[in-house]
Order: sequence, then structure tokens, then C-alpha cells
Amino acid sequence: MTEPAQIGDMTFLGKLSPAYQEILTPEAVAFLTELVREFQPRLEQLLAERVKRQTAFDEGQLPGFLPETKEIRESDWKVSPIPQDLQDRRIEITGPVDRKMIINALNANVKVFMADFEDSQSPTWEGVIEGQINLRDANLRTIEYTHPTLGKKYTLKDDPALLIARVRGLHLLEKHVQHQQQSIPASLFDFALYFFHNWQVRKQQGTGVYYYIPKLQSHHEAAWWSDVFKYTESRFQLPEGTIRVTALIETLPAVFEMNEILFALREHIVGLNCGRWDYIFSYIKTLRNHADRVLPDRQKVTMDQPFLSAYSRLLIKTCHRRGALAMGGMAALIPAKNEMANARVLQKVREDKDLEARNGHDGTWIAHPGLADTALDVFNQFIPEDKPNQLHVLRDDDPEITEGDLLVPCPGECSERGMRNNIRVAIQYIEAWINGNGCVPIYGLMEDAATAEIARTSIWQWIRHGRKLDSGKTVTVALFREMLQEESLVVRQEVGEVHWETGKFELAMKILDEITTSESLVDFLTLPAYNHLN
Ligand SMILES: CC(=O)SCCNC(=O)CCNC(=O)[C@H](O)C(C)(C)COP(=O)(O)OP(=O)(O)OC[C@H]1O[C@@H](n2cnc3c(N)ncnc32)[C@H](O)[C@@H]1OP(=O)(O)O
Ligand SMILES: O=CC(=O)O
Ligand SMILES: [Mg+2]
Repeated sequence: MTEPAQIGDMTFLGKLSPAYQEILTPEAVAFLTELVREFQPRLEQLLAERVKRQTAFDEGQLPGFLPETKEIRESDWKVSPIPQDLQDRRIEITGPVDRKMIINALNANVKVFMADFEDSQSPTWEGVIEGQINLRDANLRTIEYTHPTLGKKYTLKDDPALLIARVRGLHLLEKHVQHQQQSIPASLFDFALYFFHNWQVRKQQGTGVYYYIPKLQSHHEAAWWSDVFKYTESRFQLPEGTIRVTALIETLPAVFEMNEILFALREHIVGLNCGRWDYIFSYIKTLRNHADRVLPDRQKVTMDQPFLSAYSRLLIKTCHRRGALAMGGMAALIPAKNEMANARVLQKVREDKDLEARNGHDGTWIAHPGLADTALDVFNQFIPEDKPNQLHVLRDDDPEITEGDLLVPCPGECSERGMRNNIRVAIQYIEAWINGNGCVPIYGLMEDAATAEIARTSIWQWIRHGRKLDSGKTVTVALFREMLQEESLVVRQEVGEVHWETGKFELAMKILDEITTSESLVDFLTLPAYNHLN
């Protein structure tokens, strides 16, 4: 156990090595403390609003466009002009803030690297502080890494990709840091430290400080972020717009407030992103009590399903009308080692990216450098090399996208195979996460916090509504528990006895059991899992 340490008004419960103290300087901590004092109380109110709103959905209401903000949706306005270096984002690679991955990502054949403190990062104390060290070194361009056993050296190429940092969601706390005996918001922790240590060097490089913000549920939350940005710029006497942000639209309530979110953040926002995996998770979570909107096997829930197609097309239409970029999402496929299997992966990625580019997205995400050339090839067919984006695609002639289009039930079967697959994925993902690894390849797919949420909430929802599987069995707690035992044996065989014995699989199964059989749906699996993280 590390002894608590005091820096200014903050108490630190995680270790403070000399390298960590370069990040947690008294000045950086003073800035973080100001933000916490100024913004944590309002954040708590916003989180309470989420609960109130969910109660209404649970009682039968459906999310929809807000009558009180009609004027914002219907009037003409645009977001601030997009800075030059953010205009061409046709391919963005994403990945956790691991040192080697950061170098590989910045060297990949992409325009942008989204450095992730969120879905793909398990927030151990070491992970989040070393992530800040790594990003500082990346911005300084001094970042290097030598593999401890292979001796392979990693350095940055001359023209690395543009770096955008994604901070943790508003619901998460950073338990290793306390202000007045209370854990502080993880979002402010990530935001403040990244800003403090990087604005100067980025200014010298002629650029701004760029962020992705995740999991917004309302335009009030966007307004909160806007005030955080304005406070920060004024505190450091920087021009408005030094901070630039792309917001993920990855919750069902937020899709009805895209205009309002852009408007609330109009001085700082440059685009919205279709975070499809959290969006699917949010569709399940928001409509948890709606028996007519239960989702089928997750393999069936693809971007060509009408409700997801409407989401992508409305996001593009809304963004382009307002002068903002409309980023696509993640295909979740990763290269296979076998050549034939890899050809199939690349073909699927090509099809997924083709749909996005054809819809009018300005760029897309990839999970692995091995997919960069394929995704780039597709987007280059829609965006010639001398053009930065597809902002000219206004989709004005499209039929109106209605509330009904965004909420339309998704057809498809709930299969026993799908349920068993969800169980095996969830066990393995939770086990990796509580061991400090937030993104893992499982059965040829990239699994992160968002995709794992779909796996576990699907089962919860199938239990809740007594779904019948293709095998004729009805999904109940007892059936889930029987399958959990059976599938754990499969996982045990797949990962091998040594990994099973040295890993935390039993604990992962216990967490999965708790969050799947609970009467009310646990908001995020990372909340109970965080209690088990160092
Ligand atoms: C829903 C969402 O939020 S999506 C966004 C969040 N998710 C992500 O960012 C996913 C990021 N991707 C990853 O973490 C990884 O690709 C994984 C875990 C899925 C697979 O990783 P690995 O098993 O290491 O893949 P693999 O062995 O094929 O890697 C080959 C090389 O590519 C590198 N690599 C793989 N993915 C990435 C990446 N996203 N960024 C940079 N480098 C990468 C590896 O570090 C490795 O480098 P090396 O040869 O120098 O050792
Ligand atoms: O963050 C992205 C997502 O798909 O979720
Ligand atoms: Mg997400």
C-alpha cells in the first residue's frame, strides 16, 4: 500500500515516483484543483439528470427531439471554422496510451491518432499517469521505446500523425486522487493534465490542444465541457479556440441533440463521430424496459441496419449543415495471421468503410495499422487527394430522418450460439480489464469497453424480457448461470491452464454474474470492475 501524499489541496493515493511527479507538479495540481472546485458540483447535477431521464424511459417514454430547443435546430448558424490541420481526417487510428502503441500509431499511414484514456484503456494508476508521460513525450517528439526482451527500438518518424487525446467519460471517478475526501472526476483529471503539459509545445508547433469527448448524453453536458474549455483558455490567457474538440455521438439520447451539442460547443467543436459500439450499447441500456426493442445477436447489428443507417446519415447531415466534420466509426476487425482469413477481414473492412464514405462521412477509425491502407484506399475514392473532406455533401434531398427511424426495432434472431459467445467474450474482456488491459483481440475482433458492454447488456436484456433462443430455450438467470459454468470451461481450455490459474478469471466470472443477474441494469461494467483495479 502506498502512503497517501498531499500536493496542495489534493490527496494522492497512488504511487508518486519522480517520473510521476513530473506530471503531478504543484502547478499542474493547482490547475486541476481549480477545475474540480469550479466544475465538479455541476457535473454531479448533470449525472443526477441522467438518472431522472432514464427513469422516464424506464416508465415507457421514448427519447426524441426536444421541443424546447426547436429554434436551435431550425435556425441558421455554423460552428467556428475548422483549423487547417484538422480538416483532413480521412483515416484515424485509435489505441490506448501505451508507449509502444503510441509510437506505432503516430507512425502509421493515417492522418490522426486518437490516444485513448477511455474505451481501450483500463485506468490503473500506472496506466493513466504513464499515459500522460507518454503523450507529453509524443508531443515533444522525444518519445522512444525499446522492447525489454526483443530489444527492438521504436522512434517517431519525421511527419507523425496528428494527436488527439480522448479523455474518460463523465461518469467515471479517479479514485487515486481526492479533493476534500472525495474522488475527483476522471474526465477533469485527464483533461487538465493533458492540457497543462502540452499546450505550450503544441503552440510552438503552430497547433492547438485537441480532444475527443466521449459518451455525452445531452447538450447540457456539452455546455459543461464548453465552460471547462473557456475557463481553461482564459486561465492561460490563450485565444478562444485553442482547444478543439470532436464529440462522440454514442448514446441514444444524444443522437436527438446533435444540433444542440454542436451549438453548445460552437467555439470549440470541429466534428461529431459515430461511436457505433457505445451507441448500440446505449440503445440497449436506454430502452432496457422496452420489450419491443430488444436487440438480436450482436453480429446482426451492423451499420446497414435501418436504425444505425439513420444515425450515420443524420449525423452527417447535421454536421455538414453546421460546417463540422462527420467522422465514421470503428469496424472492430483486426488483421488475421492467416493470409486467406486476412483477405476476408480486409474485404469486410473495405465494405464497412465504403458504406461510411458513400454516406458522406469525412473520415473513419481503424483499430490496427494493418487496416490503414485498405481504409485509405476506400476514402481516397470519395475524397480526392487534393480535397480534405466531404463537407460539401449536404444530403439535402434525403427524406427527413424521423424519431421513428432512429428508434426502429432491429430484426434478427437471439441465438444460443450468440449468447454463449457473449459470455465467453465478456469473461475474457473483464479479466483483461481488471488486469490493466483495456483492449484485447478475442476471436479475431477488437474487444474494448464498448463492445464488451454490448455482450453483457444483451444477456441482461434477454433475461429481463424472457427471450426465446433459436434452440427453443428461454433465457433466464438459471440458464445464464448454467451457460456461464459451461463456457468458462471452454475459455479455460482456450487460454490454457497456466493463464487461467495465474489470471483473474474466477473474479471476472463473479463480476459478470453480478452485473448480468442484477434486478436493475448496472450503468457501466467499468464501475464495479474499477473496485478491483489497482
Ligand atoms: C469502441 C471504441 O472505442 S474503438 C476505439 C478503442 N479501441 C481501440 O483503440 C483499439 C486499438 N487496438 C488495439 O488495442 C490492438 O490492435 C488490439 C489489442 C486489438 C490487437 O493488438 P495486438 O494483439 O498487439 O495486435 P498485433 O499483434 O497484430 O500487432 C502487431 C503490431 O501492430 C501494433 N498495433 C496493433 N494495434 C495498434 C494500434 N491500434 N495502434 C498502434 N499500433 C498498433 C502492435 O503494437 C504491434 O506492434 P509491433 O509489431 O511493433 O510489436
Ligand atoms: O468509442 C467508440 C465506440 O464505438 O464506442
Ligand atoms: Mg465509445
